[in-house]
Amino acid sequence: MSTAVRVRGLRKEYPGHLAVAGIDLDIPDGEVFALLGPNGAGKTTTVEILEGHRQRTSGEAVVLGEDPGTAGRAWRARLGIVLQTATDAAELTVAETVRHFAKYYPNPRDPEEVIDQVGLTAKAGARVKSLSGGQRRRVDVALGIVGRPELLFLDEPTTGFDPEARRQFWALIDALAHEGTTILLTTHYLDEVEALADRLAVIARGSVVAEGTPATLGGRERAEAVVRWQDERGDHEERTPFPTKLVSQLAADRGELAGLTVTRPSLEDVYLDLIGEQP
Ligand SMILES: Nc1ncnc2c1ncn2[C@@H]1O[C@H](COP(=O)(O)OP(=O)(O)OP(=O)(O)O)[C@@H](O)[C@H]1O
Repeated sequence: MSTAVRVRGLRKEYPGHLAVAGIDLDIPDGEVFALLGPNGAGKTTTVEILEGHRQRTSGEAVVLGEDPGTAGRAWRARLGIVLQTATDAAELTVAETVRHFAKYYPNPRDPEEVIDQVGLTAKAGARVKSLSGGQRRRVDVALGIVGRPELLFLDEPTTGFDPEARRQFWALIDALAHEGTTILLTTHYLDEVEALADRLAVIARGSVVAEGTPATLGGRERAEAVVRWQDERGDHEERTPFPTKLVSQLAADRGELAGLTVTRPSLEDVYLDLIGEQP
């Protein structure tokens, strides 16, 4: 399998500020990869360098086989980009806007189908200007996917979405991933990462502080479990690295246990720990 994104020692210095402090990343073809980190961590800067929208100070970057700092129009047509800031709303309708963008690409998706996929069919005839913030964001997503990209960059794509729109968006990303689209996503929503990402990297102060799958980040799967149950004496809670053993002992001694739960740290617990450990 080839690598859609390969980054080594990536650095970006703004005057007086090191925004990206030497990042390594490998994203294989077809993977959904999430970048997570607090405000100002360097996610957008990193993504903009990979999109060819910003020059790096040093380091190596290869995106779909080319250096994003010098790659041309044919390369750009293979990318889909949903920026953090929304597209300027013109006088055009949703359908006109999506059809217009489709013409820039050699092998676009059907604009009507795309409008349907982002849940805007009922608004197809409305001017983009008249839409709500969340609906405009859906237009951004439509414009990001209409060119049938091999690699899709999504910078905080669901900010402003209502819960139903987020679920619909997740289903769309799943469908794109099934078709083989590689996706690089930045988000602040940990449930979004758990729902969508094959792997993620946590960035803090310009550096990758942890990388893994949502289930294993920061040794999450090996962390102590909390076993809770109830009996006639009240609620019980025990921490153990071996919950299976504890539960089978309890079951052998007492039979069925009321209110039994076994929990390990959530992705959010692990994430906050990683961020908190920053000097
Ligand atoms: N054009 C610029 N000139 C100077 N400093 C910048 C510029 N763009 C970003 N920065 C700084 O670089 C750092 C990283 O910013 P970046 O936008 O990459 O963070 P982020 O992780 O995407 O944050 P957020 O989650 O808030 O979007 C921040 O401290 C920011 O203030």
